[in-house]
Amino acid sequence: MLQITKIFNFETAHALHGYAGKCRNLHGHSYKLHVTVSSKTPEEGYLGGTGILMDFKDLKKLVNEKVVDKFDHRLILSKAYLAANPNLGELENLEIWDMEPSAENIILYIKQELQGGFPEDVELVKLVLYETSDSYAEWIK
Ligand SMILES: Nc1nc2c(c(=O)[nH]1)N=C([C@H](O)[C@H](O)COP(=O)(O)OP(=O)(O)OP(=O)(O)O)CN2
Ligand SMILES: [Zn+2]
Repeated sequence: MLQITKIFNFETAHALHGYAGKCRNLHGHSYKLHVTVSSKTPEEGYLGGTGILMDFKDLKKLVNEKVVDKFDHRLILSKAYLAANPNLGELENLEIWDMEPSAENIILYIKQELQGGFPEDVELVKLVLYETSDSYAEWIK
């Protein structure tokens, strides 16, 4: 299968409510996101026209609008975390989620944000989200 990938970076703070370890406290990550798309039409030896599956520039614009701009320099906390720490509720860069902002839940959120936003013949097939240099979540269609 032919596919293309673009890599994005964003800085986001979070905490995991109920986590039995240091990640229950507020902290941040330099997230690295790999977004991979494929053509719905099987390729036949070569791509006609301009020879591109989807313009990297268009992929960049879409992911920046739908994901990076929403996460970069934001603080994500669950309703459960805020119920236990109500003093944080007034912060201007706070995003409040129903679920805990684990790498797993962030990647599922990103999948939902991106799916449906691609040109008709293009589909999202893989996301990889690095939370640290050696910890990542992966979604594969
Ligand atoms: N399955 C998951 N486990 C953990 C998540 C997560 O989102 N999904 N998140 C955390 C923490 O938020 C944070 O990412 C710490 O992760 P970790 O890989 O443990 O980070 P470090 O490498 O910096 O930790 P060391 O103590 O230095 O090993 C925890 N788990
Ligand atoms: Zn973390």
